[in-house]
Amino acid sequence: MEKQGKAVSKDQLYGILETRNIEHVQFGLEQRFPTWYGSTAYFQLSSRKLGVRDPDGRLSSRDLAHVGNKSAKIKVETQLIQKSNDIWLDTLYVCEYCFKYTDDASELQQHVANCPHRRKGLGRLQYRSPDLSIRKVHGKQHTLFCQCLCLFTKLFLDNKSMYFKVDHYDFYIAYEAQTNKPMAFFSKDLISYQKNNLACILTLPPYQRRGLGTLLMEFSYKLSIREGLISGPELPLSPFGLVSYLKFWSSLVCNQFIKGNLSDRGRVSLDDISQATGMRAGDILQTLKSLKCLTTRNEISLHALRQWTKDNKRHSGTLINDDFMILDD
Ligand SMILES: CC(=O)SCCNC(=O)CCNC(=O)[C@H](O)C(C)(C)COP(=O)(O)OP(=O)(O)OC[C@H]1O[C@@H](n2cnc3c(N)ncnc32)[C@H](O)[C@@H]1OP(=O)(O)O
Repeated sequence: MEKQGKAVSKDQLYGILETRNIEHVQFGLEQRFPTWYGSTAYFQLSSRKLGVRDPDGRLSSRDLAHVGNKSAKIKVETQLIQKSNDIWLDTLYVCEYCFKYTDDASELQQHVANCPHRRKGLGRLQYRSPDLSIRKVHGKQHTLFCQCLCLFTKLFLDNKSMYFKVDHYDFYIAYEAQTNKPMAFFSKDLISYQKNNLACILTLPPYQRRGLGTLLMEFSYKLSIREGLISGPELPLSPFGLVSYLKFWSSLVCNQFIKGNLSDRGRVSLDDISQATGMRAGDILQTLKSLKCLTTRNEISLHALRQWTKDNKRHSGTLINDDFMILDD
């Protein structure tokens, strides 16, 4: 499996590419799906071969290995998949436990059988429900794992540009309880001047639209509220980030007005809403606009909030159960 070396060029650090350059990801032995965005960061730019130089300066690339296609199991939003003739690699083989990668199918097979991450997830347990656990992994301590996770994320997030400098980030990873497979994660910048509660979030394609993104967003607010912060995610949000956050923020706001601390108030200020939800003023305003609940006299129409709750029953409750929280520090 490829290892990330320390001697990487600035171009490779950013990895931005207009079009997709890897066609598919073979994720573990079972899952295969198309990428959404391109990334140069997996490659040596001069040869377009997989791999960066290892710390001793040795190249760790291999010739492209093609294997028989398994039918794609995952349906991804097709509008996101740009058509491109400039494919550098047909299939990137990625370990679904540790995110190490190769262009050789047999190498992945050998690796998965022995991957040490199969038995136990990294980091400290923060949350454990019958279905999933959330573990906190320090970028500084588990550098290679976090770098590989960030490289993988770039294939599904256009404006992502942090892969190698993971020292100042914590990664909160949601693992499936039965299989111990990572399903989703968010990163948190430990020296965020804006005091963001989340830097980047990804639900791995096979696990999307099951509520995991919402669950992690809720968890990130639990953490920032516990720190006494009014907070929110790093901006700008991606299109999917925006649609998911607006759903989540709408449920936070509606719940507070309908059955929470704001339900018996005649007048509320933005600050009151911030205190009740843990949300920043800008995010609250954006949410109120998207809920179309502001009247011309700048009053909030409770009718509009009740209607939203009725139309979005699936989003009216909380997903994190406080009894399952195991926060350490
Ligand atoms: C600060 C930042 O990091 S911004 C970057 C955000 N990350 C990305 O864009 C990476 C790629 N995208 C993803 O990983 C995922 O789409 C995420 C993390 C944004 C959402 O994760 P998911 O686990 O799929 O979210 P979840 O299942 O909780 O969906 C919540 C709601 O968001 C909306 N939503 C999420 N994905 C979609 C989609 N593909 N199409 C339309 N609506 C969507 C829906 O309203 C959904 O609720 P519903 O399923 O009841 O209709």
